[in-house]
Amino acid sequence: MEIARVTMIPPVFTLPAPAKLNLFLHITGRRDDGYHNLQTLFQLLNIGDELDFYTTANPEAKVYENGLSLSCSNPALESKDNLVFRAAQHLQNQIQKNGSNTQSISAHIHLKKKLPFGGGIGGGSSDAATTLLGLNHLWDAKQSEGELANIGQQLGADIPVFIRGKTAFAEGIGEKLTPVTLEEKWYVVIAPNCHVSTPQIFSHKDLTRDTPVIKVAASLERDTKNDCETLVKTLYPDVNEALKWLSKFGQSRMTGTGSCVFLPCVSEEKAVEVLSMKPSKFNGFIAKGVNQSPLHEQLLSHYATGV
Ligand SMILES: C[C@](O)(CO)[C@H](O)COP(=O)(O)OP(=O)(O)OC[C@H]1O[C@@H](n2ccc(N)nc2=O)[C@H](O)[C@@H]1O
Ligand SMILES: Nc1ncnc2c1ncn2[C@@H]1O[C@H](COP(=O)(O)OP(=O)(O)OP(=O)(O)O)[C@@H](O)[C@H]1O
Repeated sequence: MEIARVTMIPPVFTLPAPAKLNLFLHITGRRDDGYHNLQTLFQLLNIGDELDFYTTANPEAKVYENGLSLSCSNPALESKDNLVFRAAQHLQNQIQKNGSNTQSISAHIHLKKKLPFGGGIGGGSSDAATTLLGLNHLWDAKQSEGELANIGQQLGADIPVFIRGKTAFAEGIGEKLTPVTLEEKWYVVIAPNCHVSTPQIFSHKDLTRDTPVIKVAASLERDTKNDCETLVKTLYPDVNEALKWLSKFGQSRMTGTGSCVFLPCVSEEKAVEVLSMKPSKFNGFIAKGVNQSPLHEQLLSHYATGV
């Protein structure tokens, strides 16, 4: 009964969870806790997953606990490990700890998964950020962006940039953010048919970890690289092949720890043209780089209209 009731009711709102590219990724050292200090340029994209928010949890859902439930268009991701569910639990705990708003603290979230996962384009991290911002809005929890970014950081190094919602230069483990305004280019993104494990790459003995620290301004001007690329190409031949193919059209690079690779293009037409030549063995898409997250654009209009 409950399933029917929840699925028939329209969501209170639907929010995007945009993807990102790491335009470069320098690893500058390793911390005592095993995490790495890095410098990276996060480019937000205009496409991503989508999350539907409902005020009532669904106890019949495969993923349900303590007034929170999750469903997903990809059943493989319907688990309590999903970053959406974990982010919701963290926010719920935080609010209960603060002792505020103890009444309306239930929710069901439906995740419409569109991005490839294990692709270095931030899918899970962005879903978690959208969950935190969306539930903060749904529950009127009044947590600041800084508080939400702190909760997010406990779940993943890539989450704070999606909470802040601005294309940014990042340092630390990825949480120290300096927003930058970039030319909004189009990108061809190729997703090889493999998932790369981020912990595997960061713990590998052959990873380059000694790139000199640079200044934010220099990062926009000088030669940069992705320190994970050589290693990932060796371990994952599909990534090597995808990069080789895309590099025929211009300077191409891997994002994050892979597996996706990307090519900046001067126009949407050029990006469409390159994508149309893609061998069928790869998946791929085109996206526009944006300086402000589509999530934040939408939240601003929600607040403005009170919807
Ligand atoms: C490679 C990037 O995608 C670049 O944006 C991120 O640094 C990875 O961010 P993420 O997927 O949110 O990473 P987390 O879920 O926090 O960590 C996954 C694993 O990557 C390693 N990790 C991650 C980030 C970082 N700065 N140093 C690390 O060593 C850690 O071993 C950790 O166990
Ligand atoms: N909401 C989610 N979407 C995708 N994967 C998730 C999600 N929640 C948990 N995961 C798990 O996280 C793993 C990594 O997926 P994700 O898409 O976040 O990686 P990624 O693109 O490499 O991310 P990043 O660029 O942040 O390193 C998946 O294999 C999956 O098991």
